Amino acid sequence: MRQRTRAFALRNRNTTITIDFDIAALRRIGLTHAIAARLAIHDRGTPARVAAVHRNALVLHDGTQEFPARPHPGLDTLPAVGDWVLFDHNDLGEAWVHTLVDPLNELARRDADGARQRLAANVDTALFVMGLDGDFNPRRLERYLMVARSADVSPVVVLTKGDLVDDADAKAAQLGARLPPAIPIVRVHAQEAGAAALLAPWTGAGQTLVLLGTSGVGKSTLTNTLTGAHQPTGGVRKGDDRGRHTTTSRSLHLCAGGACVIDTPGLRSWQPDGDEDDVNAAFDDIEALAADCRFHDCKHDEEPGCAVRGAVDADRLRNYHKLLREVRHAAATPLDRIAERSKWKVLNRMARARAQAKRP
Ligand SMILES: Nc1nc2c(ncn2[C@@H]2O[C@H](COP(=O)(O)OP(=O)(O)OP(=O)(O)O)[C@@H](O)[C@H]2O)c(=O)[nH]1
Ligand SMILES: [Zn+2]
Repeated sequence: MRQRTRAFALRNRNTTITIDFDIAALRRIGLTHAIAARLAIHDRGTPARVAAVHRNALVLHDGTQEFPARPHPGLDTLPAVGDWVLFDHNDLGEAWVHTLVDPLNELARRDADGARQRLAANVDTALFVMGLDGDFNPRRLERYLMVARSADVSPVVVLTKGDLVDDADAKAAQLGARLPPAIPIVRVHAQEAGAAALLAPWTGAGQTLVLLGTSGVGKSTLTNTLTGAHQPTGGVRKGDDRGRHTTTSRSLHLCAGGACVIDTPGLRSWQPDGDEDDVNAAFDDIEALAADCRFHDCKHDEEPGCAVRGAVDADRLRNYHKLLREVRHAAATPLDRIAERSKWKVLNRMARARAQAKRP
């Protein structure tokens, strides 16, 4: 067994409990005071951070190394990359995760059945990676920004592949004019070391970033650039680890700058996990302007005296309405929808029966 420093002791209901904490090591993988406080309410197990999630197995990082572990069947929520967990070894020496530490935040989406799927947890910054080539799609980006807003994660827009197209400047300018100025937009060449310098404000020690975007936009390339794949940085995944599961799982890597970066596989469908308030928050530029519309219930459509139409990018406004419709639809759970459908079936049947009874 490796030597560990028994560095953390806490007083909990008059008993001093000691969890095996190697603070310096855990700091390397993003331990903060807030997380330490949440770890400390538990009195059993060894803390680690989830570095990757495979179908039925986890890869944990204890600040020094990565190792496989299994989620205990008793866990009601499956850990996601970035989660902090507590594990114990069984008699066979296998690591079993028995406790999921309450996350500070989490990014999630809804799958086709409306079930919530956690993508990453305990994230400071989401890098939304979009190509300036055929991938360029401001509406999709606004959808991502809404997810970030609802999860309380600060967003950074990262535009790649500008070197491959002629209209990169025009597209970047268009996006800058469309999005609220508070959202940082960074243009990078994902393979070049300069990308790491441009993203340095968000990659300092103790920070956790997640890379999100469609397949092929350069997330893995950017991860390699940020982690300085060739530099020997402590717990960086070994060369032979990569490529086995990277396209089907989310995994945590250590940046040269000290941050943890979570690479995710390209997301094909992205049903945001949010409600009307989240949409309104993500489009707060529209909300702010709407205060000056003549009618308080202005739909910013054809109403006279509208302060939004003309001031906000027309497609952004359309996307805002589209996302509002979507979250209202999603708010009806599958059961609600079934109930709704059967209600209509009954009403239709009654209407048919009435029509038949009226026939001579
Ligand atoms: N010219 C150019 N090529 C890039 C840039 N970013 C990424 N690429 C290339 O695009 C291809 C796909 O990049 P990846 O990093 O694998 O994309 P990904 O987003 O991780 O894709 P998934 O893992 O499928 O989600 C690679 O061949 C990269 O070299 C860029 O800024 N400029
Ligand atoms: Zn209006």
